[in-house]
Amino acid sequence: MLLHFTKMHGLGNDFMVVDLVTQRARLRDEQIRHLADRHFGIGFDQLLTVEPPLNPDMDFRYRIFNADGGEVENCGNGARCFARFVRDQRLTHKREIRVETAGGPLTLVVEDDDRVTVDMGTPRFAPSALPFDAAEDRMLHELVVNDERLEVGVVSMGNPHAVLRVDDVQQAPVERLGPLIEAHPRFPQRVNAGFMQIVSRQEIRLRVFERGSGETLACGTGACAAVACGIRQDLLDSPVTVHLRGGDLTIAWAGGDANLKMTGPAERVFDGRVALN
Ligand SMILES: N[C@@H](CCC[C@H](N)C(=O)O)C(=O)O
Repeated sequence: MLLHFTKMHGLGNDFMVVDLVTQRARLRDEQIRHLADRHFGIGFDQLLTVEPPLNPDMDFRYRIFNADGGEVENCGNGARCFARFVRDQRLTHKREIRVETAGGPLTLVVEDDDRVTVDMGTPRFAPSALPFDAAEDRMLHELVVNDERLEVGVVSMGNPHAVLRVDDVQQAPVERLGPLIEAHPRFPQRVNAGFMQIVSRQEIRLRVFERGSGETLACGTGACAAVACGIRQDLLDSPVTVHLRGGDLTIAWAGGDANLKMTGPAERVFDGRVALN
C-alpha cells in the first residue's frame, strides 16, 4: 500500500507525520526503524500518528514513536507540529486543540503568528513518576556513570528526563555520557538526557540526547524539563528562553502545581507517499 505522509520539523527535530484519521495503516517496529533511517528511508527523529480520539471529549489522539520504533508518552516539538498539521490538512479549524497522548491530555493553541503554545501540564519530580530508582524526591540526585559522579535533576514531562548542569554546552560530553545516562539501570524505562548551560536567570543553552533517537537538534520536553529543574533549584526565573541547536523555545512556569507552557514554531517541509511492505 502507499502511505501518504508529511515531513515536518520543530527547530530541526524532524518528524514523519501520518494521518490515520483518513488512512488506515499499522506500522511495525522494524518498518518504523527502516523509515527513520536517513540513508535507506525517509529519515526522522520521531514518527507521529494522528488518530481519532478514544475519549469523545478530545479532538484527536496523537501517538509518538522514536526512531528505534519504541512508542513513547510525549513529544513537545511534535505536539506543535501536530497542531499545525491538523489545521493544514483541514482535519480541524480550531485554534485550541485538545489531544490525547500516552502521557495524558494536552491542550495546544495555534497563535496568530502560527507559533504554537502547548500546555505541557505539571512537571512531576517524584522518582516514581519517571520511573527513577531513588528512595526520596531530591532536587539533585547523584548518578554514578562509569565511576564518574554526576548530579542530575530528574523530572517527568509525561516522558522521563535527567538534566545535568554544564559550564559550556558546546564542550559538553553529550556523545559520551548521553547513551550511558539514557541506558542507566536506575532508569528502568530509559531516559532523555539534557545538558544545560545557564546563561542568565532567564536564558539557557541546551543539548539533549534523546531516548530512542540520539542527540537531536532540539527537544521540546527536554527544554521544559531543564527549565522546570532550573526554576525548582532557584537558578532560573520564568519565562526562560531556551537556545537549542535548531533554534529557540520560550518556556513559562510559575512553579509548584502550575502548568508549564512551551511556545515555539512548527514547519512543514514536504508531502510524500511511501510504499509499505
Ligand atoms: N523530541 C521530543 C521527545 C521525543 C520522545 C523522547 N525521545 C522520549 O523517548 O521520551 C520532544 O520534542 O519533546
